[in-house]
Amino acid sequence: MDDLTTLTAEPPSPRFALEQPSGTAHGRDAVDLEHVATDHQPIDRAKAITAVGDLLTALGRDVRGPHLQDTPRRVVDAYLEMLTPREFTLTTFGNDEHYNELVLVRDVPFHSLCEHHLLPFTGVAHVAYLPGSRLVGLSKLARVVEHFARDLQVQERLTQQIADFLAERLDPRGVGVVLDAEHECMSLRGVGARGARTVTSALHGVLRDDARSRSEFLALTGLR
Ligand SMILES: Nc1nc2c(ncn2[C@@H]2O[C@H](COP(=O)(O)OP(=O)(O)OP(=O)(O)O)[C@@H](O)[C@H]2O)c(=O)[nH]1
Ligand SMILES: [Zn+2]
Repeated sequence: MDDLTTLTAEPPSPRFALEQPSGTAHGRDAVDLEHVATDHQPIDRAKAITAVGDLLTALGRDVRGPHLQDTPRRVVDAYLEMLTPREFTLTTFGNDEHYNELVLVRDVPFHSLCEHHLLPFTGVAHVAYLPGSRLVGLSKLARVVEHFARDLQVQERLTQQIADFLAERLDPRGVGVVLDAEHECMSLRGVGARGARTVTSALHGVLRDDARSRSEFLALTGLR
């Protein structure tokens, strides 16, 4: 493993652009940095603004009023903000002390947009891993959640993407992810089930295969 690496990705880049060695001498295999970028298709903001104006007109609204006239731009910029993942650096450290118990970051707030109605679903994520040779910076677990949440999503896929990413990038002995969320499409409209929570989980490695580890993880998330 490279001793110390730097950020290299420039758009358009693959979603997870691997770093290149910087040549910076660091002396030991202590810190590993990986630039995590996005690979979305090109965005036509002007076309999107026109389309939102057309939508409002088709819905019978007069878009010339003082409040509505700039609404198409606001809507597009709001969606772009909610749908554009923030790039970040995945920082890992050598697990020199051989810590081998669960690391769990609980109650990470997140919001995403449901792919069916473009309405928000919001809740908390519980993200855990059993370290192998690397430890990850704790904030990076929350950044991974946010990264995948800033997309049109279904909760099941979002849960799996977070777990798969961590399993692949950290080479841990296990990964566990639980999302607990309320879908506005189920509460603001439709069935009107205000307060109903949807809980999803994705497990890898020991947390999936070993009953005791799985129970410990689920108990710490409040699920068992
Ligand atoms: N599995 C899954 N379903 C979701 C998610 N977000 C929204 N849905 C559901 O997607 C379904 C879409 O069903 P449709 O019958 O096409 O939509 P609809 O007519 O608006 O349905 P109602 O919400 O029941 O009024 C609904 O049951 C939503 O509750 C999600 O993250 N995962
Ligand atoms: Zn929905």
